[in-house]
Amino acid sequence: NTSPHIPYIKKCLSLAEQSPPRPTNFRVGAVLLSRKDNDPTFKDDRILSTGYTMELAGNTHAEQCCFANYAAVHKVPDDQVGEVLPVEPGRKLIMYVTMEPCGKRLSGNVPCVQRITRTAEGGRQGINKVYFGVKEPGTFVGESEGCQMLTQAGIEWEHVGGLEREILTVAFAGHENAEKEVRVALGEKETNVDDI
Ligand SMILES: Nc1nc(=O)c(N)c(NC[C@H](O)[C@H](O)[C@H](O)COP(=O)(O)O)[nH]1
Ligand SMILES: [Zn+2]
Repeated sequence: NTSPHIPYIKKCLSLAEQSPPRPTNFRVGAVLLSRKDNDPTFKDDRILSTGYTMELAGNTHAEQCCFANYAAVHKVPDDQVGEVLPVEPGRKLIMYVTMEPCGKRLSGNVPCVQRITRTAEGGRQGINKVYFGVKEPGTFVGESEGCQMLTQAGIEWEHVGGLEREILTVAFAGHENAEKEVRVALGEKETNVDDI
């Protein structure tokens, strides 16, 4: 009996596989949906948008594309996506991502945690919870802060285990020594430096 979140993480993984491999980021997939409260089988879920890394022009992240795609359909600029996300009593906005949303980006672009928290501005419900399949590996920003930043913003998050190897293999595909980076990321705690 697998967790009911697994099919959504798998959907995000198939999105991530469409991302062009690059050594300078991770290939990630994201799904935004509306979920009815107290609906344990998720049968009333409504998919609102999807996105994957570099789906849209420029150095774009999966979560960023997911929001931008929704904003485009509703004819508002990306930074006003919060205005057009549905606010429905008895339903919550949920995001699934293969990887923990970024709290910092080497490029200096707006991190996805900030894009997520902004959806709750102006007294709107915004994103209620984020589910992800792996924590961000230390490759670019060291110890990831996405989760703490979500907590600080009052947004729940949960790691859905079970697909780490698949998610990391896709994420690292464009990197120089991808297999080694996956092994390190999987065993991050046990692997000591001189093994890398
Ligand atoms: N959650 C997440 N979704 C993505 O689509 C993606 N590419 C990353 N990647 C996180 C990583 O920390 C950044 O990719 C590097 O920090 C480089 O920063 P840029 O991507 O160039 O802004 N993380
Ligand atoms: Zn990001």
